[in-house]
Amino acid sequence: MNNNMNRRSATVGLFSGLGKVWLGIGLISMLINILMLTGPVFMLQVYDRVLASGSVPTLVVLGGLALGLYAFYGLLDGLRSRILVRVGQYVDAHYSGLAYQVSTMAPVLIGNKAQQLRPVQDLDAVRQFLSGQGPAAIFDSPWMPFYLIIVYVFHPILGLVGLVGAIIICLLIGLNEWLTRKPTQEANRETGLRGQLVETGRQNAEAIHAMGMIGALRGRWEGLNQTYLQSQRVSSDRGLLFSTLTKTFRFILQSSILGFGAWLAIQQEITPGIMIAASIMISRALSPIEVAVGQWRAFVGARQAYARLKSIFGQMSEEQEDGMELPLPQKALTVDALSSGPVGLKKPVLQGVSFSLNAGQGLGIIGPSGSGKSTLARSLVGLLPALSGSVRLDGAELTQWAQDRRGEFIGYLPQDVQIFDGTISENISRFAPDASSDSILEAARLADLHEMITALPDGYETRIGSSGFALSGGQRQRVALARAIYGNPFLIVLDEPNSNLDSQGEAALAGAISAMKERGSVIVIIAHRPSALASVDHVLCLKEGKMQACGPKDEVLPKVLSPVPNQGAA
Ligand SMILES: Nc1ncnc2c1ncn2[C@@H]1O[C@H](COP(=O)(O)OP(=O)(O)OP(=O)(O)O)[C@@H](O)[C@H]1O
Repeated sequence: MNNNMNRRSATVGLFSGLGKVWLGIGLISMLINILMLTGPVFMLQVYDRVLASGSVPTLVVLGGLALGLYAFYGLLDGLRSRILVRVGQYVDAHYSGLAYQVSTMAPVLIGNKAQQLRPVQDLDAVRQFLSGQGPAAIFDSPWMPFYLIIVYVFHPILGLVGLVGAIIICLLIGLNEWLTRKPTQEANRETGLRGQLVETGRQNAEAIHAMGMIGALRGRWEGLNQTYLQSQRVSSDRGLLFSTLTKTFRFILQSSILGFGAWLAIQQEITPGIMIAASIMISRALSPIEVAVGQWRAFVGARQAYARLKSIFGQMSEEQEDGMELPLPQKALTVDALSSGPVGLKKPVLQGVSFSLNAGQGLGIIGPSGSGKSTLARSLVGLLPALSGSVRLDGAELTQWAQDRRGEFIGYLPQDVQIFDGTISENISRFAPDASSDSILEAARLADLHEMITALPDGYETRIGSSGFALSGGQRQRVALARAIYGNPFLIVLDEPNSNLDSQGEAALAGAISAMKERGSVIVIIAHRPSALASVDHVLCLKEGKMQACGPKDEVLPKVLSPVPNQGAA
């Protein structure tokens, strides 16, 4: 339920619902900026009143007053920082689950474009920016005119000098933004590519070391890192240049105000107190801008991260509309003129596929490599959206069920079997917190795994995956089969479930399929080897994403296998 809620609000924006908090921070910033007048007013009074009158009691009273106001300022400044840190934490806590979900789902939904996306890191960037000095400076910057007006009231010439200074500093900021945006974007893209190379290196460690690929990959890494460092350097150099320029200019401006002030004081147009107060005020007006320039790279990075998050959250929520509490399907799978494939391709991989299966029926999908078999499998289980046509269970499109509920009636064994870091029972029960031992045992028995598991020292509690016991390829495939049939799902899609199985494993697979059919499941098997088709009644042959033939197995297999030997399931 939370996920659905998150999805809905994500389309509005990461910060939606925080309006009152921003208002609160705005009010605190107003008080902070008014309290910042303490310094200039104190100096004004000291120069023009205390020094002129020589009254120590006045100095003591003024000093006490200033002390109290500064303490109040410190309190508010600390409070504002704490609130901003909590806003960052709130946004992170609220969206980290969704960011994780998106980073897991994006490769399936948007294919290669997902390589550039790092939603979890993007969320970190937004949180870190909110916890830094940047946001406070952003809230303080609009107060610049307030200080300039006061300085103008002191004397128009001082106000004009301040205004010219402020305009120059704003121009510097604009230039900074213009020159930093692109290298920051590039540095981010290269961070993604570096992460990807590390990840693929880990996943293919055996192939890399066995075939001596490390030298070539290291060279590739160093090249990538070089480009990354180059973008980082350009971005940092420009950021630092502007930081120094702004700081230096602020000093010049402050001294200019003092210079003009002294000249006006000599002309007896203003008092020395006003001269000092105006200088402090200009310094105060421009200091948030100076902080903003220093933080600009972080700001640009966070802003780009925010834009990426907003776009991908929106895209994902369009793909996954919230579902209804429909009853679980029991009768039929109907695929009607289905065209689908990863989002963003010029042409759908799969075009105009239609078939239907009733409860208890099994369909084998065959076809040459790249013909779209796995794409069809992914579309059937709702991983890829139907670009046109439909996939229906008992007459309702898959998207009508909430995504979290689909697992109750879908079992899927992907071509590339992934086992999670966890115990065997957790892997079989899909990490369901309330999984019953009976259903785990039932799935393991159906996949003929029970004896193998009980022979392990910790049995079903044996930890497997990246930090645990290493299963063989065939064992992994059978654990994944047990996971697919766990909970007796209505629709079971197995993508080359026998690629790593020996004859005993194949017999177990055939037994599991027959048992699941008897229980009323609809089974779809993608197969290269005819042995996996033993327990299906229908066959669909795909070629270049289109249906070449579909119908009862005994009719279709002779037709598609005889004229073109060595193709598809042959
Ligand atoms: N994310 C993606 N981005 C771009 N093209 C893709 C993507 N996924 C699949 N394709 C393309 O779609 C076509 C069908 O791929 P699919 O994996 O469905 O084939 P297949 O029939 O399962 O092949 P195999 O038997 O070798 O597993 C291929 O040409 C592939 O290049």
